Amino acid sequence: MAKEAKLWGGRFEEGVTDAVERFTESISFDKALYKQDIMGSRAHASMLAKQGLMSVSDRDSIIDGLDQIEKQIERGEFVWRTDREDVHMNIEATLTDLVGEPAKKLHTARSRNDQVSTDFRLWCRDAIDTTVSHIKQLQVALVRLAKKNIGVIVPGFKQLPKAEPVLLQHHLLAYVDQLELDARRLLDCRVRLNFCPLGACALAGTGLPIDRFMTSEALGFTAPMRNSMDAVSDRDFILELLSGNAILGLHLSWLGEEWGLWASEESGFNMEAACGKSARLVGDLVTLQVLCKGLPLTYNRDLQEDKEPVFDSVKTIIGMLKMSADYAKNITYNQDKIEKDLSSGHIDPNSLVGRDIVLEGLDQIEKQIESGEFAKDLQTASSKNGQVSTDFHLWCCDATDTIVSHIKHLQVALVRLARKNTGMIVPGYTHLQRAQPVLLQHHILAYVEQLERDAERLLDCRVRLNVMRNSMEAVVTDLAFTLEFLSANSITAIHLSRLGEEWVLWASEEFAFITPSDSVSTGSSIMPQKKNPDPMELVRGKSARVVGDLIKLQLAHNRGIQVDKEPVADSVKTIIGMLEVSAEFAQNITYNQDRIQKSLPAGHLDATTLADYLVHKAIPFRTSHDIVGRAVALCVYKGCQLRDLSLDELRSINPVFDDGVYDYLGVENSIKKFSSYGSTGSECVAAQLDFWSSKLDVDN
Ligand SMILES: N/C(=N\CCC[C@H](N)C(=O)O)N[C@@H](CC(=O)O)C(=O)O
Repeated sequence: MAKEAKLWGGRFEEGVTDAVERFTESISFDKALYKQDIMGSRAHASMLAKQGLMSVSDRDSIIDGLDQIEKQIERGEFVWRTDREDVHMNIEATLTDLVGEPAKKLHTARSRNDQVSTDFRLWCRDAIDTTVSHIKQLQVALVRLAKKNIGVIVPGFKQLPKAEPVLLQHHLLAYVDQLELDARRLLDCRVRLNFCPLGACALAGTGLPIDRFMTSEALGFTAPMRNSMDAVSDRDFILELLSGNAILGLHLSWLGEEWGLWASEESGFNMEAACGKSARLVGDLVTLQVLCKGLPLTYNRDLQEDKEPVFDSVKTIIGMLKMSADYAKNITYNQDKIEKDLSSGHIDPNSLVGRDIVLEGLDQIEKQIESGEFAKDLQTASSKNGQVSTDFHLWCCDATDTIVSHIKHLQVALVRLARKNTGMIVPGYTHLQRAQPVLLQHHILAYVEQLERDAERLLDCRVRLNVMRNSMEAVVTDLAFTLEFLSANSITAIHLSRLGEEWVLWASEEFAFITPSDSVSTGSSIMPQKKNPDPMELVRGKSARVVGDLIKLQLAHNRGIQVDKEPVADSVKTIIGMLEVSAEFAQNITYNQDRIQKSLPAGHLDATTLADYLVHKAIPFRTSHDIVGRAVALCVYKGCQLRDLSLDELRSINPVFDDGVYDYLGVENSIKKFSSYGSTGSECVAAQLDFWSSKLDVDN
């Protein structure tokens, strides 16, 4: 097949080499997102038409074309092309082949950066719903298994030696409770991920009059994301989903381990495979943690690597849940063998009060699981019984509160830093290349958003810490809690490592965008001139340690619970130190306005605004992109900026240009245009700043 021009045409003279094409493609795996991509495009086209950015007939052609593409894909007739790189460009380019000109308008006020994040959130939301429904099926299977085994007493094991007699029903219900908390963990992640990035565009938002609330609602999101830079950077939802799956996988591996040990000879199931697969889930989580650590804001191509670990994790966990439910439905407890066994090991079955009493209410529990009431009951049980007051639980509750208060302290320091720098424009980067101008305040507030999710995550985790209904579960829940707690710390640490990366970079002579004061800098023992941003390098470095603490605990899960204390204490101490020093840094850096100002002309930051100008002139976005690409190529040739091109030069590229174009050129003009919700224009940012100042009570 002949190579076609890439969608970014304009300023490029040659195509990529075959090796680069093979290495950078993602179509081989991200085609799994086709449904979500098409849903997003339908919603986007409908919104563009409602806002007058395309005609109703263009919208209808687009939606018709998308319907045809969806059918072709589902019939296996769609031709996926590696030279079209990914699912987004494959679908858009095929749509153009199918319906022509109208398709060129679909990418108006959208980039692949907000598109991929929207698609993947939709995919993960479905994945969570499917996983939770499989969790319920397993819970129901376990309750039914419990109902089949009235009065059976089994030895309760603590590590391996037998400890006390327990009703088998009690034993099985411990797993049902664990699974309930696993489901809640995933559902909390669902709440946090259900915000819509679409319309955040590449990073700065847009000046085109889009309605982000309309697309958000059409796609079933709670609201559009508040800060466009955060919208295209954020992958917390993936880290959280993978960590939820890893904890759930751990529980299933315990169940598998137990059934493997207790297995009857005639069983044809392979629960060992379920145990082994839990290691994959930990591996998938670690991949994402390594991927995200130290990434600068906003979109970086590294993020393309987030898909396969998530696909693997979700497929694995669903397989494990199904296998466990099948097992539960087909298992028989051999009462004779168990009774004989009870007579050894110095445990007295008669000491079990109520040996003949059936655990009441199993029918009710089954119904509650199916209706979702079970979780509420779990909540009530916790408040009725009071908090579980083991020392470690109380210590962890305190630690959570302390970390949350340090998060707030850093948020306040960042909001104050933003307030000190009203009106300052900085380059916004994607792929660490200059992309669009943004207000520094907007940029800083992206970190405040991340930290807010961090605090919420910790508080959700704290709620689970207080839930304990079943005594057998109580002794193992510590571990699930600590894993969740350390996962939450790891996500915060990854955020801080991103902030650290940025400040270290910006403090370098090459950037010189910030000057840290002496009070937060260190020197060199040999080079007298040096002033190093060590504290933030260490923040970046220590994030690895917080992730390491989590891994230690994940690996230690079979060795008894005692091993959790040291990694937890280390994680808490490290994260508090990181938060503290980041807040100090925020209070002791100066943004170098002159240096930043001088750097702004480089990189054609106003190019997207110019493309939007052409959209206002009714030129389809894809054509506008190409025209601006050619204007940029001319600037590169002449060594000038877009605003230095004369009207004649611009008209030589396309006659549509008029004098009004100069209102769109230059970073100051460009910034003023970014006025849609969540964008970097001054009114949008002022609204964000007011929101945070009042939420964090910054004036007091
Ligand atoms: N290359 C890029 N985004 C690719 C996102 C899709 C990618 N296949 C992925 O899965 O992450 N970003 C461009 C914007 C764009 O291509 O829309 C940029 O920021 O310069």
